[in-house]
Amino acid sequence: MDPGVESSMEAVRRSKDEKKVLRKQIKASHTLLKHEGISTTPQPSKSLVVANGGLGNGVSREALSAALKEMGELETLIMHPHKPYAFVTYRSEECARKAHVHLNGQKLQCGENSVTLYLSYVDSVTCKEEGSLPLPDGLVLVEDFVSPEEEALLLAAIDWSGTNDDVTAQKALKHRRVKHYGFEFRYDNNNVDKDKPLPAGIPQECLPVLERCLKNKHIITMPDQLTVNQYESGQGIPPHVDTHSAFEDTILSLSLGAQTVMEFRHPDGRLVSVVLPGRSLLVMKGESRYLWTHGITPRKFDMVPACDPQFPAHTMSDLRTNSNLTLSKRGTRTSFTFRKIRHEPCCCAFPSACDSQGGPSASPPSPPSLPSCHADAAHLEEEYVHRVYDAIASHFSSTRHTPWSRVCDFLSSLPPGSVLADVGCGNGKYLGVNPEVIAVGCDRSSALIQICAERGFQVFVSDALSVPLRTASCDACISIAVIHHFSTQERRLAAVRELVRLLKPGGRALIYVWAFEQEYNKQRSKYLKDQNKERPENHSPSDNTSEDSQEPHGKASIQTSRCLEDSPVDDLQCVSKVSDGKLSVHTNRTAFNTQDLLVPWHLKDGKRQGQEESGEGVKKDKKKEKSKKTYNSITTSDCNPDPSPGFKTRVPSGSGQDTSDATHSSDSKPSASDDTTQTSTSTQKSESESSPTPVFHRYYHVFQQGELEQLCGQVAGVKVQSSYHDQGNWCVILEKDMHL
Ligand SMILES: O=C(O)CCC(=O)C(=O)O
Ligand SMILES: [Fe+2]
Ligand SMILES: [Zn+2]
Repeated sequence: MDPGVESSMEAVRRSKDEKKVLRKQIKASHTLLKHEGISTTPQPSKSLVVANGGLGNGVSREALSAALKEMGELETLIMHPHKPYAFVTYRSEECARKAHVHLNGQKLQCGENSVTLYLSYVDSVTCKEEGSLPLPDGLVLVEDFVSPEEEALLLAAIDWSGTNDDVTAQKALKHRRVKHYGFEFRYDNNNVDKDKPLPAGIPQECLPVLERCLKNKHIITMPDQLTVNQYESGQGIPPHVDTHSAFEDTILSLSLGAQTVMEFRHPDGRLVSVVLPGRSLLVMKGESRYLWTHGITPRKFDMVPACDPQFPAHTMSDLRTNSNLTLSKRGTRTSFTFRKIRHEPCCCAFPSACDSQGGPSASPPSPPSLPSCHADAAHLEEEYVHRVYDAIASHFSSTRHTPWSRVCDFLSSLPPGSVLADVGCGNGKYLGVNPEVIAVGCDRSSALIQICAERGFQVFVSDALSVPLRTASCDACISIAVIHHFSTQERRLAAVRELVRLLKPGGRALIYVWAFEQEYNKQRSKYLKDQNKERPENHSPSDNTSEDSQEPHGKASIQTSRCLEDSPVDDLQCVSKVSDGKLSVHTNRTAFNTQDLLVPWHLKDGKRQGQEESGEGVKKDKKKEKSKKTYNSITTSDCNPDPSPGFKTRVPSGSGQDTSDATHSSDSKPSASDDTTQTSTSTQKSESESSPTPVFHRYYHVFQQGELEQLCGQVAGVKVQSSYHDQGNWCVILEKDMHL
């Protein structure tokens, strides 16, 4: 080809590429403005927002910082947790310009993850850093407590070969392996047999360390019990308080090997995440030992404060608000927990958490309150929706199989080739109903999304308030049993708005929410009818609501189509009987007496997500790797900043699923006790005395008649086409205006 022609073609191609980058950059700016309130400016400045370069995109601080530093010296780099963008400020505008020219539209490789960065100038950066939270009272972290040589010596002192199982009570638990010295800690009764010391006492290699602890006044008497826990990446220990009656006040935990993050929770909801570096000593005394739970979330990455000389390193922080974070890959961690056996009942100052003083069963953890601001709402949903769905995902999914018939009717009515988004798709039970449509699903729960991906569906992790799909890209959307998990009216409205945004003009959305009215037109819903499945309180709990319970069953279902005009929308009064501002825990299969409540989920034996993960080991992990790709490829799409973390570093969780829950059969056995041990005061997961089956609580706002229509009526550009009651759910079909 004539070189002249060739070079002009090249020029055309280049300018096409440039245009494409520009288009995407503008789009990214719009998305940032719309979803995050960040305004960009065409005027060059020292600061840039880097769309797609956030922790929420799976980008590590190290990778981004390295790419940015090639363009010049940085003043600050701010990465908020879970956000799909980062802010960088260069020392000079010159460097910022250079970064803008050279990095805009460029791919950044981060592990197996690749993202395309879009950079725009900003006048100011939002630094939401609210400072670190103080450590729980009585908690001390001593870094570099042992030398690398001592560390090696201590690790070598533990023989995991299994030949001395009896002397050290070695156990392979589902989430980790443990060995006990001195006395065995029994996970069945969360206590120790005080008159049955183990043949193996504390290994003598530990003595120099313990003597140093005495000398430094971390302890006043020599411990006589040691538990060695070994965690592989992805493993953890559930939140718990070490049983008061078993051990004296001070508990020492020496961390060896890889670093991890331990979460401390106060019964009032305060959460403090503490980074435990290898070779550090954690000393738990007083309130931190008796009242706060401690636990390690099973995951493969932690979000930790960045170790950058420009930013002082934090050993603890509220990771929700700290913007100076990076990802840290977990490795094998071995901890030595030294404790002193208690021989008298505990008489601590924390009776609510003290088994010697009638608690914790006597006074269960205080339930959360209804949120009064956006941050509280997000926090409540994180704890009482997202974390729960991730924890129960596997069990939950096993109870979700039959698609509801009226949802199927809606799906079947879509013309072939329609694009459908199922926002809050759970285990994907609606994604394959109409094979003629192009269905994509998303959910906040990465565990549920993983299940969908394994089933071959096109899915991605996303919050329902910010779905990374183009405006007007869908012919239809469904939101089945999702919006009732948002805890304020504003957030429920925002969820409807987001669905409508996705619709093409003329597109339709079907929304189902759980109804306050479980008895409608004189007929009780199946949820109530299955009351006899309920068993008395202290028997094996069987009160998960059944999928079938709310399943509309053909003829039996009561379907009363209502028009918006019929609804008593004018004077809806919120039925919120929240005594002392606390949310009440609903008794399953009874009528609702309040609109905002916590619904218990009794986890069936062996069905917790994490248990399966480590139980099946490598095989399962491989499966996961495979499925991860499926959704990463969507979540890391380079067309706009993706608000959903496509990587699985923490436990986010599902924006919810079905209004109905799973039948917990009365013959279910107690769950494996290894990891739900000890005195749990966690508000989230409680062990009952009679059954160690973990109970999780999900937040719901059940809708009153007319409320859903009223909510949708506030969204511009959409009409309620029909609305009806379907076996304990309020349902609407919306249609987006044609002229939009
Ligand atoms: O691994 C750790 O540091 C803590 C272990 C622990 O909490 C326990 O065994 O009770
Ligand atoms: Fe513990
Ligand atoms: Zn006590």
